[in-house]
Amino acid sequence: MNSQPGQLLAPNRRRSISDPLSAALLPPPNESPEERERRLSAEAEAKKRSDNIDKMLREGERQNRRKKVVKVLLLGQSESGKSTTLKQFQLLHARAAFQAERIAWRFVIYLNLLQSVRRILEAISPDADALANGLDEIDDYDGTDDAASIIICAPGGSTPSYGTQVPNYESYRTRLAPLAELEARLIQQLSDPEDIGNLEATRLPLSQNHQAWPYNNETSPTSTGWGQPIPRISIPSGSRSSPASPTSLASMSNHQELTVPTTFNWKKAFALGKIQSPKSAYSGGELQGWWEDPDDPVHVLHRCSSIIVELWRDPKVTQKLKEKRLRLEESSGFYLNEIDRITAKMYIPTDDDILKARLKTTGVVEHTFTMPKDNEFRGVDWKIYDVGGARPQRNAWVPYFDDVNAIIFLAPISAFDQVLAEDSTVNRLEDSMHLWKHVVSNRLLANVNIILFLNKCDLLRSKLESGVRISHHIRGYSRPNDYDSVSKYFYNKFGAIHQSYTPNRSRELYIHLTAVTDTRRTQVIILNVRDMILTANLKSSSLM
Ligand SMILES: Nc1nc2c(ncn2[C@@H]2O[C@H](COP(=O)(O)OP(=O)(O)OP(=O)(O)O)[C@@H](O)[C@H]2O)c(=O)[nH]1
Ligand SMILES: [Mg+2]
Repeated sequence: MNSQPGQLLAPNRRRSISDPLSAALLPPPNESPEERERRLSAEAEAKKRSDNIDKMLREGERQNRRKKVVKVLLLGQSESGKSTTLKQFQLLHARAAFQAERIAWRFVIYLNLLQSVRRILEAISPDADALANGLDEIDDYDGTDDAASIIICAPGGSTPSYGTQVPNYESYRTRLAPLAELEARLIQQLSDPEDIGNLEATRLPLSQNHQAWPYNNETSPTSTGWGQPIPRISIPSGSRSSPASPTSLASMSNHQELTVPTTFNWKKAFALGKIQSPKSAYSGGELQGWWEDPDDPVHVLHRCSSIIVELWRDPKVTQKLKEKRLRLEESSGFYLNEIDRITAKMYIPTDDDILKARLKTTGVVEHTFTMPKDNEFRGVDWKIYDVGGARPQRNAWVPYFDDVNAIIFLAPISAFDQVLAEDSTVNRLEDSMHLWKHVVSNRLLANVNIILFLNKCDLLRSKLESGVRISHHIRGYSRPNDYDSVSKYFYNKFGAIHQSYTPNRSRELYIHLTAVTDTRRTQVIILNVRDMILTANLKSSSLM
């Protein structure tokens, strides 16, 4: 062994014989004095960097320990407006992230629009009428327990008359055929490509009753790329009022709404506004925008837009939808009033469009917002959990009850004449009241702040103004049929349930009449609610 300056490390070198890492770090055997100088200086520099990193990590840990976290759970039945409320929080506290996701929402909006067109075609189909005439009306539910007892179904019990025929039905169906392929394609693209073999949420069976879209052998694939039937989706049945049309009930039972698994980051995947089409020559970067990509969905929509407008404005179609009590304006029908804008080639969704876009949540999604530096609650992390509200999803809520600080419960009070998508024998308002009762009586939540949003007040108002009588749906309701009286009635009803069932009589309940798609009003409410929750929770945990 040569005698080199590096031999100063001889004791280590001896130890290194049995230590491969030390052996690897030993200086080269023939190290010159200059090389040694450079090595020692590099080692000193590396040590300094490593010490700095250690210091930063220790500081980070200290800060984390100091960090105040307030946890809020959004609860309520499916379509009550939980995810929309979360979007309002994002608009307030994470504007940049909201902006970054803007283009990705284009695909959901297109899909919502296609759902609306599909529902119209289904409603005006002569086959649907034939089927309806062969079925008994499902109209005899009479609630028996507490919350349910106020709900009754529409009086009468006679089968609604679906007299209007739409002579242009076949013509619409044929001319709108390209939308069928587009719908299947969009569903595929919104499904997790990593999860193709296990598509729980997006496995959408083909309707067996009738096909609104005119698939034919030439133009329409019969299976998706991975050998499943082409998935079909439907507008949420929330847009359908009770007494439900037997036709829609029958066909709805074979439809499911599109959901995207929480594991799939579709917003990131679509952030550039491109679809991931294998056929597309557009691989990003070369073109100015998606509108130059011939495979982008906008082109099919753009070509069909005038036919969609014609369909939506056809008086016979309007009459038919009315007869069938299909209120598309309560869900994605919103986009039908804006066809030219939505199907424009360079369409970029507005905040309002995104707030109205519907994508069902599965599982529980956590979002963290940090309070701005100029706020008195700076440094507080605000964790919001958005849950799936459909019945099969509700078991996932309970584990979050343990350490939650506040609950925002949403009850869509416009839904007094609607039924659940997952169980067409259950009135939506009745379901909301049951859920509310369970939440307010839960002992795990006895000390949790509860805020109630009586939501969809805009829809309640327009429904009442269009002549829907609340006394036809709620037994014993004898007040005027105007918005103020009805909303006050619900306000008192939900408040009384809390009073009767809460395990903590001193808990204050905060009730707001909301329309969470209305940004201006909702943000004022959210700011109030946010500060109230933060004050209450930080005080009680002596963190202020
Ligand atoms: N007009 C109107 N539409 C609303 C309101 N709140 C929510 N919506 C719409 O109702 C639909 C359903 O809202 P979501 O926020 O997705 O419902 P959710 O509670 O998250 O439903 P799940 O994810 O299935 O549990 C969306 O299209 C919303 O834009 C409201 O106050 N007024
Ligand atoms: Mg949701």
